[in-house]
Amino acid sequence: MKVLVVYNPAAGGGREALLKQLVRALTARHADVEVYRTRAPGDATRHLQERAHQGDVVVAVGGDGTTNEVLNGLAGNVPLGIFATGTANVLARELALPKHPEQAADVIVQGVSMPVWPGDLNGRRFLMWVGVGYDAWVVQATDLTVKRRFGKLAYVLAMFSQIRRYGSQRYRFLLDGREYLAYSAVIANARHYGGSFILTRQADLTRPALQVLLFTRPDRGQLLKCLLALPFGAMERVPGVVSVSARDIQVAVPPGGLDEPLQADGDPAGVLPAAVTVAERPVLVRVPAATAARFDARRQPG
Ligand SMILES: Nc1ncnc2c1ncn2[C@@H]1O[C@H](COP(=O)(O)OP(=O)(O)OP(=O)(O)O)[C@@H](O)[C@H]1O
Repeated sequence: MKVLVVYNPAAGGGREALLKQLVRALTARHADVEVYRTRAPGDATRHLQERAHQGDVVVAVGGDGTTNEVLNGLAGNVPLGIFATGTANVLARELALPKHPEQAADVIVQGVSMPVWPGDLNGRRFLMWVGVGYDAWVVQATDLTVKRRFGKLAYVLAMFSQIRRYGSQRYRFLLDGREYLAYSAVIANARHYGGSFILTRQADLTRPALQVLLFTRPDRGQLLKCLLALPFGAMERVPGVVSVSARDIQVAVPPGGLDEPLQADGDPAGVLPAAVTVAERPVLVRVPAATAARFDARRQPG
C-alpha cells in the first residue's frame, strides 16, 4: 500500500516527533510511505494537484487547515487519512480519530473508508464550516504568532477583541431561495466547533446537507449568551438564533461591506459574496469502525 503523508510543519507549532512515530508505525504495517513537507500556505493543494499519482491513501498531518488544503488537492477516488497535530483539531474530534500514532496507523491502513460530503464555498471545498460576520472576523483577527506559541488562547483573545464590532453589519442570506437577514452566521457541515463544543446536533458529515445558524439579533447581549451557551451545546436554543437546513446558500455583499471576510475550516477564505453548496460527490475518509457505526446509527430513522 502506498501512503502519501502531507505534513505541515507549522501546524500546532510543529510536531516532528509525532510525524516520525506515525511514519514508523505505518512502515511497520507494510505501507510504502512518502512524506511531503509543506513550505507555505497553499502548498499541499498545489502539490497534490500536480502529482500524476497520489497512492492508495493520502494522510493530512497537521490541523484543520492542513486537512482542508489536502482535501482540495485530493484526487476523486483516493481516501483521505487524518493525523491531527494542529491547534484545535476539530475534525479529529468529530470523527473520534485516535491521537496515538500506532492506533492512527491502524485506522489509516485498515480503517473504514466512510463517505463524507464536503461543502463548497466559491469553488473550494470545506469539511466543517464557513463563517460570515463575527465568526469570520475572529479568524481574521487571530494572531498566528500567538497561536503558534500559546495555541487556542489566540482564538480566545480574538473572540474578545471582535465582540465590540458585533451588530455593526447586517447580511442578506438566500437559503434554498428563502431570504433571511442576520448579523452573523455559521454554515455548519460538522457538529463540533472550537474544540470539543457541539455547535449543532442537526449537522451530519455523512449527509449531503448543511445546517445554517443565523444570529438574527444585533445586540452584543445575544452574542454573549451564544458564547456562554456553546460549551453546553445549547447555542441553537438561544432566542434569536435561527437554525435552518439548506443545500444552496447565497450571501450577498452588504452595503459598504466590500472586504467582508469569510472563514472556512478555521482559516481565512476570501471575501463576500459567498455561494455555498454541497460538493458534487463525497470524499472517502479513513475512520475507526466505531465511528462509521455511530454515523450509520444516527442516519437510521427513529
Ligand atoms: N510550511 C508552512 N509554513 C507556514 N504555514 C503553513 C505551512 N504549510 C501550511 N501552512 C498553513 O498553516 C495554516 C495552519 O495550519 P493548520 O490549520 O493545519 O494548523 P493549526 O492552525 O495549528 O490547527 P487548527 O486549524 O486545527 O487549529 C494552514 O492554513 C496552512 O495554509
